[in-house]
Amino acid sequence: MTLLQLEGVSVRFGERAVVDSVDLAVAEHETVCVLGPSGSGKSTLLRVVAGLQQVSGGRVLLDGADQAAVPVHRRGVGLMFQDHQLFPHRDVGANVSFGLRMRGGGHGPGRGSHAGRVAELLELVGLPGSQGRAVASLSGGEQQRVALARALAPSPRLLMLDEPLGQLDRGLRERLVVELRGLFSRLGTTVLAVTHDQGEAFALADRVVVMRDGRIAQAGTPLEVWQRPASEFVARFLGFENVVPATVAGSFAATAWGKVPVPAGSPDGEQRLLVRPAGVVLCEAGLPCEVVSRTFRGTHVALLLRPGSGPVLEAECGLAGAPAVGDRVAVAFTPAEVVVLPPGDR
Ligand SMILES: Nc1ncnc2c1ncn2[C@@H]1O[C@H](COP(=O)(O)OP(=O)(O)OP(=O)(O)O)[C@@H](O)[C@H]1O
Repeated sequence: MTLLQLEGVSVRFGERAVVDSVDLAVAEHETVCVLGPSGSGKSTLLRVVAGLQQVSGGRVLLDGADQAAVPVHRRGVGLMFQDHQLFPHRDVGANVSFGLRMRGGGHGPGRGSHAGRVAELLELVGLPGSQGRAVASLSGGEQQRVALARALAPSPRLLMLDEPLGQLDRGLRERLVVELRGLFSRLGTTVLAVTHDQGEAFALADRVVVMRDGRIAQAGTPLEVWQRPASEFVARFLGFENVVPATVAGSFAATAWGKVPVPAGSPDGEQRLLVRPAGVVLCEAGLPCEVVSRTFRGTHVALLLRPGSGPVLEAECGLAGAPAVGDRVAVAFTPAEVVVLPPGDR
């Protein structure tokens, strides 16, 4: 069932549409991550759903009810921002129970059951027994957990996260993302998150929405978006650099790298071609290249290759037998890793 529905939502500041006719539905128990470069309108979209930002057009529906006249504290949504805004002079317990008092309607439970619920929430976020600790004594990751406990405290029907792990170092972020995903699936929380970090979005989301200049450039499961970026913009945003103009005819495309096989059923004519690095394969006879750089990536080696013609190519190869910088190699292309992108949509 759909919990959140945006219908043609626009936000204009002066002449500029920062959010431009966005349609988006989030199902109950679903985690949707909105992803996009800085300034693409992600935070504004969240603020609209929370009721912190007026729309210039369109509607926001929660459980089918138009939220136009519903104030922030009656929407039943939880918010957690990048700078988690904990009260620095209160202890952990007081910060979390503040979240409980935020529960709409004024019929919150009394102090006794507050203490029980605070303990339960701290257990949930992996900080059991930390009620009495000073916020200032916590690490960044621990503070993030307290902020999460506070946001979860009123059992919001929709939890919204704005760059939830933005401040933390990569290792911690990767661990917390896995924890969050587990937590949300256990609790059945519906989540709308925004991030500019694609790794975070892909790890956390059931569905990702890529934004560009206030519009949705692509929406789909992480796998769909990763495998079939809908445009050159999305492909480059995901970090894919092997994109060239191409003339497709049948099962091959003519490119600056020579003939590249394309998936069956690709449209003929002038296109742009993405070759994922996994589809650039070292072989005996093929496009001659020089190895410009070689980076160890744990599971594979990432190579940057300068071909005799055309732009540099990113390739992946196994750890064993990876060529050295300066080596001359030859590459062929695997059609399964080639994506024909619509022309002209950068
Ligand atoms: N109150 C405002 N008045 C005028 N312009 C605004 C206002 N709020 C946001 N903007 C502009 O709207 C654009 C979108 O901002 P928004 O914060 O939604 O982007 P974002 O995708 O979340 O970016 P970031 O990843 O940097 O947070 C930006 O160019 C911003 O400067």
